[in-house]
Amino acid sequence: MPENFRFSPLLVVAAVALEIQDALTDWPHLPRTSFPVGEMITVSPCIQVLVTGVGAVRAAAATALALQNWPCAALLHVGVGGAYPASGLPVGALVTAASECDPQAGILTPDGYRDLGGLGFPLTTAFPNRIVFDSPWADWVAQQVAPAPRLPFATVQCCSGTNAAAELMAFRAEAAVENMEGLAVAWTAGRFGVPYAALRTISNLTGDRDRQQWNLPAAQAVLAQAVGAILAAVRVESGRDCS
Ligand SMILES: O=C(O)c1cccc(C(=O)CC[C@H]2O[C@@H](n3cnc4c(=O)[nH]cnc43)[C@H](O)[C@@H]2O)c1
Repeated sequence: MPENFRFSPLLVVAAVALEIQDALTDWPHLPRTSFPVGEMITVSPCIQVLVTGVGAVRAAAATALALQNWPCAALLHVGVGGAYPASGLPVGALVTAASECDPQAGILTPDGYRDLGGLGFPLTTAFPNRIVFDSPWADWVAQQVAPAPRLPFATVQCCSGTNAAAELMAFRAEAAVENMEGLAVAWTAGRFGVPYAALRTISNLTGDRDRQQWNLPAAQAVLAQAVGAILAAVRVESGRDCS
């Protein structure tokens, strides 16, 4: 890690409370179940938690408001996600995001789908509908949870509840993991100049809804342990004044 790299103050973002509450057992003063959407919860002077609500719109708005009110050095996005079957990821697997993609933005034409670049509004000059996470912060988070794989993620508004949708989204996004908030939070963080990293556990396989093999408790438990370890490391880096 570069000597001058700081990752606190840290904002930890989740879509719903159950994705973060079990990681906070080392801070017994915190509520265990009450994390109102959009309200910042102070974990320590250097760690705040934000629950955004589900979906890109809620997540972007809540994150923007939070970052405007609480400038921070890094953002950690945590949650559960669906694995595209071709990824081979099992339920309960821990993964970090190498990139985020929006495989539903663009236009459907008689000749097929065109992404944001094809529409004339690419997200960045490098990629039409993708953001790549290669900051020292994202590298550090990936190292903390190694050997968990660092994989391309896709953010959708409409989850892949059929095999055909799962195959199409995985193909378009060249992604392994599906979620509903990642690109929105990453984009917002980028606009505020805040480095972004994402950590998710697989709660289900995408595809035909009655075969999705959900195991939320298992995903929650793995996530809580990984996020707890990262927060403990941030606490150490922050020193006594920030614990
Ligand atoms: O009811 C269903 O069949 C169903 C299928 C997929 C996702 C959901 C959710 O309610 C997702 C809520 C939440 O969890 C993340 N998540 C988890 N698995 C997936 C997925 O397969 N595709 C997209 N998002 C997923 C998501 O980020 C939301 O925050 C219900």
